Amino acid sequence: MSHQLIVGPGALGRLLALHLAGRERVTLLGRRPLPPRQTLTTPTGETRTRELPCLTLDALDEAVGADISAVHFTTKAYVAEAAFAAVAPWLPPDTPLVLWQNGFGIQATLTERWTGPVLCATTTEGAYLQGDAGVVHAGHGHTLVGHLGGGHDALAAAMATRLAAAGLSAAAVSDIRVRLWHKLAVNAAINPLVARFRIRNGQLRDRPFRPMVDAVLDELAAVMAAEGLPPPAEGLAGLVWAVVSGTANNRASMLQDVLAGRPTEHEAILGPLLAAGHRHGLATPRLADLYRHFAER
Ligand SMILES: NC(=O)C1=CN([C@@H]2O[C@H](COP(=O)(O)OP(=O)(O)OC[C@H]3O[C@@H](n4cnc5c(N)ncnc54)[C@H](OP(=O)(O)O)[C@@H]3O)[C@@H](O)[C@H]2O)C=CC1
Ligand SMILES: CC(C)(CO)C(=O)C(=O)O
Repeated sequence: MSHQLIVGPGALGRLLALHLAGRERVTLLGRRPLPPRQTLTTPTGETRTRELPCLTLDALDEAVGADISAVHFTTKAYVAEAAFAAVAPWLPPDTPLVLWQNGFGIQATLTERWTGPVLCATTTEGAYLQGDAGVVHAGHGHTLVGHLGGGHDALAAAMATRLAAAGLSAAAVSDIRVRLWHKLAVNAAINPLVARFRIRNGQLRDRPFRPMVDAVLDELAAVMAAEGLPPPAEGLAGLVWAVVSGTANNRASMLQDVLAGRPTEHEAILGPLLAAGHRHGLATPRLADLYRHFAER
């Protein structure tokens, strides 16, 4: 039976674990102990409780590592590299990794650094924590998975099949880099503004916020074009406004982080855009201003 290790037992990690656990061995790995009885509340309000092994990083050794079929990293982007550094020494060098972070940074770093295959996943599933023993699946989404270099098709297809069999809609793609950038652009257009002004996503449609989104969209479109990234089928603005409407009542993840006094993922989301703008000699004053706001928090 395959054994999936999920590093980062937060909202997304527990959502994944509680779906996969019915079909295969799953272990959660975090930096502090969690109760083994974990409850998933589904989008329709039903609850499912399972016993899941929840290890802490100090329990890792070669014996644990040798038994693992794939490692999913579901930490926030800003700790993914540290989590990888703690886990990697105990893994056989060909162990597949799956990176679930938003943004674009850790994906390229670990694809280059890890000796085995690294898949990247981008998901529109929505989940939030309910204490240390529960997770709420707020809304169904879709997950895309693939290798940054476009290879490892069979591995990506098998991972998508495994997720879909566990009840999480998923597909393998050969252009995950483009897909990650599309999600990054959506996150960059919504998250920093709603977190800065402490508003729900839907309020971006109204004044004074709408022109701010339009100005950010202009910078995003210019950076993506300069990077040679094709726009999404509905156009970047079309996608962003559709997500704003579809999530109108949401408090976006960056706003939730701000309200809870946690660090934000601004580096992973805005950092690559600023770097790309700089590489191509493009002015990105709105993105730079938003970055500064969160960097100085
Ligand atoms: N939640 C969602 O619906 C979605 C999330 N994402 C992305 O997924 C990623 C994870 O998000 P989310 O699950 O919401 O975040 P959470 O903060 O809920 O979970 C992160 C988890 O990582 C743990 N952690 C922190 N440092 C380490 C470490 N060094 N080693 C192991 N575990 C560690 C945290 O533990 P502790 O409790 O001790 O801090 C926590 O359990 C983010 O990049 C996010 O943008 C993408 C789409 C949807
Ligand atoms: C798309 C968006 C902004 C929806 O809230 C999101 O992914 C987030 O909250 O991080």
